Amino acid sequence: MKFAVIVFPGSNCDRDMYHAAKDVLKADADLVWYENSNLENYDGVLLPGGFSYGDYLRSGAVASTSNVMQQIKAHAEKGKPILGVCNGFQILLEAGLLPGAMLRNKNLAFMCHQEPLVVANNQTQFTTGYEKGEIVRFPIAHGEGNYFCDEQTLADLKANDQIVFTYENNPNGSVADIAGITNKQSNVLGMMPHPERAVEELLGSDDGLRLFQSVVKNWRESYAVNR
Ligand SMILES: NC(=O)CC[C@H](N)C(=O)O
Repeated sequence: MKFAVIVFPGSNCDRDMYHAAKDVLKADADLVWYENSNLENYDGVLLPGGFSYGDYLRSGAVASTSNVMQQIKAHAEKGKPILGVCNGFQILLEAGLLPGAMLRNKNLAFMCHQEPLVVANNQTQFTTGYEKGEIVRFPIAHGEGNYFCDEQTLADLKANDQIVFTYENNPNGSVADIAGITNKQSNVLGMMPHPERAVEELLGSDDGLRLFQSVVKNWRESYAVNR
């Protein structure tokens, strides 16, 4: 399985994502500069965190209009796994691949620390390696992680089991404690906490590794079955 880690001007978690995929998970992975990207030969797309275009207008807004997003949308429609972390999640929201929007954290401060999360749905290709209701520890590092959506959208997210991670102690004011959601087809996951920064005990937690392992395991199984 081969991953593309998309790099925008201002991405700053791209190396962490690449390290998690390549060195720890031992999958094939490339850092792919957004401008000269051809994603045809990639099975999965990883949108890393950072401050793409300096968070100009709104975080993720400028990157979401870039040409590479058309290819990412096509991948999403084909059912390929797309993971957006932090700024990657913000870009997916701005691109309309996921519903809702991000507001500034309720305390208006940038927060950077480890948070306990609840695995709310372990039936996605990203989370089969976890138990439902399991508490996992991932770092957060954001100023705009206060997830917001209207009541109808929230009802839809709940009805379709699209809420994948929730915060145990909601640090940023997110609606329904939401830390991560998928699209309806559950092949696009956006989350504010950083699984790629929790892949080795040395980093304070290795709870994030199972997320990447789940993607590879499920991809291999479906690839083997579909061949
Ligand atoms: N680590 C990140 O991706 C930061 C996300 C974003 N630009 C924010 O501060 O809200």
